[in-house]
Amino acid sequence: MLHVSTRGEAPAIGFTEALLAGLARDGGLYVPQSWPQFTSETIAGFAARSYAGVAEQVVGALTDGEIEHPALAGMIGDAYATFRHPAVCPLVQIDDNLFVLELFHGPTLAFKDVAMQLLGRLMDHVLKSRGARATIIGATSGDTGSAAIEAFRGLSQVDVFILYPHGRVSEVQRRQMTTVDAPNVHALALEGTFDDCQAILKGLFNNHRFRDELKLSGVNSINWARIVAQVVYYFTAAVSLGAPHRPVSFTVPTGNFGDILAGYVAKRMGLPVARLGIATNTNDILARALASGRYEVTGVAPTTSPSMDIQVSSNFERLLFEAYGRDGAAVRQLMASLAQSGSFDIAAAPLAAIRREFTAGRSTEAETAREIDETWTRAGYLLDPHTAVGTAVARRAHVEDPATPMVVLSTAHPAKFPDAVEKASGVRPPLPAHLADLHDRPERFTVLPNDQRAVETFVRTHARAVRGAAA
Ligand SMILES: Cc1ncc(COP(=O)(O)O)c(C=O)c1O
Ligand SMILES: N[C@@H](CCOP(=O)(O)O)C(=O)O
Repeated sequence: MLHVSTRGEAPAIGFTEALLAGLARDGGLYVPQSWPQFTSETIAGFAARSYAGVAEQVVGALTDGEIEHPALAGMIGDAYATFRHPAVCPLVQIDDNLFVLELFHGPTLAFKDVAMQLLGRLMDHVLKSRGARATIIGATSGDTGSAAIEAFRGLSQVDVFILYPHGRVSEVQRRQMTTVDAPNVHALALEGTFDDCQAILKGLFNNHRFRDELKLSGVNSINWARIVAQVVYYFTAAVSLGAPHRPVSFTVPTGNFGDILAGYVAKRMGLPVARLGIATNTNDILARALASGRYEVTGVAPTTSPSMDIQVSSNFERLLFEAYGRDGAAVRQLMASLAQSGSFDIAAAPLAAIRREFTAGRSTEAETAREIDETWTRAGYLLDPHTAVGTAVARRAHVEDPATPMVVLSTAHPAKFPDAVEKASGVRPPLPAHLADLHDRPERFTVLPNDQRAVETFVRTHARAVRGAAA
């Protein structure tokens, strides 16, 4: 199966090439040329399978045999053996027909591990089979970075450079990135916002000379393989609530739009999804865009759900590509307008198409804190602030269709954000045992100005791929 760029100008490539490329050379994002389909019988059969078993089928369909089966099954098995829960991504009921899908049982306590544990193994496998090296660059608002560092640390084929916004991630998130003592890992604190980190990341990929010289690869959700791995848990959750015999709704705490896009992909593959709800914090560009049709970047406000403090939501481009009937020229125009003026207008027909598939809502800081407190008081369940944004928005939507099970993706463990959780609920969640000494570990990071050149210089100086050495 070939993968095409959302901007229509890069050559179509297979899964393995898309995995290594990250961003397409025309600046766009890869998507498969067509969506693989599962019948109702196949989906019903998932009920009898383990998480890894379902992953083998879903990832197998989306990679179309490019990674040979025994190797893929082995990598999937190893990836999910790192999770602390036997179900990998368990469902917990917190109210009538309202569930949270706990995606935080991996090594770094956020949903990013679900994809990153597999992505690290896939990349290592492909690079080793080619005798190649790569320089991985990631931009993070806190969770992608720690998950990537955990997945790639110590690997001989890669160097990892993670850009995070200086002073805008939680202390636990920062320490998860800065206390890893591996020579191939570099935590870079950028003097800017997450959007600045992501803009520099894209700038590095769009500098083709630098990209080729350093053999750049990406681990953000601009990398199609990330989305592929995230599709799996929509199937496992829906099937355990009765799909395909009844539809299930999802609400997703959203920033870069990768996690919810995976739900849309599951739906396109045949999963009966009633509603896909986008939940944002006060950085609500997506909720505003769905309401008005105008996608307009404003300043980013720091919140208690910092991983969602995002305005330029990279995977929304993939949805626009679908909504515009896969017209790469139209997407190029929208993205040019975004780059020039910080905004674009979605035309009437694509906007209607988006509204048919998605709803959107926002949760203010006060609403999020109240949601944490009330869910703790009523259900004895401690939400992290990102998940609380999701459940606050989901409760409003659920009232309109209470008979359909509503699943909120729980994207992080509350212990990643202990200050916000304690302030809201009076309860300070402890870190799990494997991270209990996190606050005693020495930190190592480099502060860099918000300047692409400065990042290029740092990466060129520290990447082993450029020197051809494995030292
Ligand atoms: C804890 C948490 N929740 C939600 C999100 C938003 O997910 P996405 O960027 O895929 O929309 C993120 C960041 O990606 C996150 O780290
Ligand atoms: N919230 C994310 C932002 C990057 O998202 P990604 O899914 O595109 O990697 C983070 O925690 O870094």
